[in-house]
Amino acid sequence: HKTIEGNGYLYPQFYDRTCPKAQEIVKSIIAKAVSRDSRMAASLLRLHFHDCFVKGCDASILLDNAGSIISEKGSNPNRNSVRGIEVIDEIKSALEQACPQTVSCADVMALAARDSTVIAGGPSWVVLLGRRDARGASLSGSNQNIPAPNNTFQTIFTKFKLKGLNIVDLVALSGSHTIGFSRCTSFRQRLYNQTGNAKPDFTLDQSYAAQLRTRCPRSGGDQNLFSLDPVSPFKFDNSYFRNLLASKGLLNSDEVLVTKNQESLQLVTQYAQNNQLFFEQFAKSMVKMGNITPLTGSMGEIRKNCRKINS
Ligand code: HEM
Ligand SMILES: [Ca+2]
Repeated sequence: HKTIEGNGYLYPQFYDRTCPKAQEIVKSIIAKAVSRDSRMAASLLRLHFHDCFVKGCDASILLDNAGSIISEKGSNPNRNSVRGIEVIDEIKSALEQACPQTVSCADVMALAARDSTVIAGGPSWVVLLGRRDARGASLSGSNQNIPAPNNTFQTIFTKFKLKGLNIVDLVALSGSHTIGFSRCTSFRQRLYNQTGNAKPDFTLDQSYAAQLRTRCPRSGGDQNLFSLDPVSPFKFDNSYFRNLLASKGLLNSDEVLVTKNQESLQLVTQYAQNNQLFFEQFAKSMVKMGNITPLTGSMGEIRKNCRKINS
């Protein structure tokens, strides 16, 4: 058996000989974590996205401030928002017990994203493995590369294209918003001052908007939580796309998928009608996102503790 080293490719059997229990360990801890806190599936899925869009899927998001490292945890998309890092820590310490310094933190997040999707009722896929962990973080990359909820369609699409993802990936992966929550502060602008002239976003269903205003006032309540998919907030299904067609997308970045681009509207319509089509594309796009510039071979390292680089 020959190992492939440093050629940039990931493959599913990477830990088959060195840590055969790795996938089981990850799965069982995710199951426990989600039974304690059902939102955790969403939070772990998002963590992988916020890692991969910054320097690739290299666990840069997990590093704490230390020495010359400025943590990505303080970026606009992550601050007061990113969750699930303690679960990654718990998985990592179990893996260090079973097979010391073998399984990367970046691979743990890729497996966690898949297992979380499955546990929430979504599709499964084979996770490609062999990513290694970065020895640095990028706060500026985290601020610049991760799309913001008030970005235009064009800006969001450009940020995906810069990561090698296309419009099909953008729409399918946005379907992640079928689970999980958003803070009031991430969409308040739509309720009161969408265009800067003190007018709400009139493309948002007006009774839904009125309902949102009750717990997301003009000022205060910034951290109040709202389900991204009020129909089935913990179930991974295609109701997110049906909400969009009913003008009930929570974030502006959700709504632009149906109001700003014909191709993306067409994809939303297809996924709203065909859950299986959505599931199949979501799985493909997750594999593609998981392949964003991984460190392989002798690049980077296998961290002992996901929060800090090995000394
Ligand atoms: C297309 C551009 C995207 C934008 C602008 C965006 C923006 C956001 C925002 C603002 C929130 C709420 C954060 C908060 O208020 O604390 C959120 C939550 C979430 N996002 Fe996205 N997102 C995008 C794409 C994605 C993708 C590609 C994924 C996964 C592959 C994803 C997964 C999630 C999940 C699961 C949540 C809920 C997290 C939780 O409840 O802890 N999003 N997103
Ligand atoms: Ca990263």
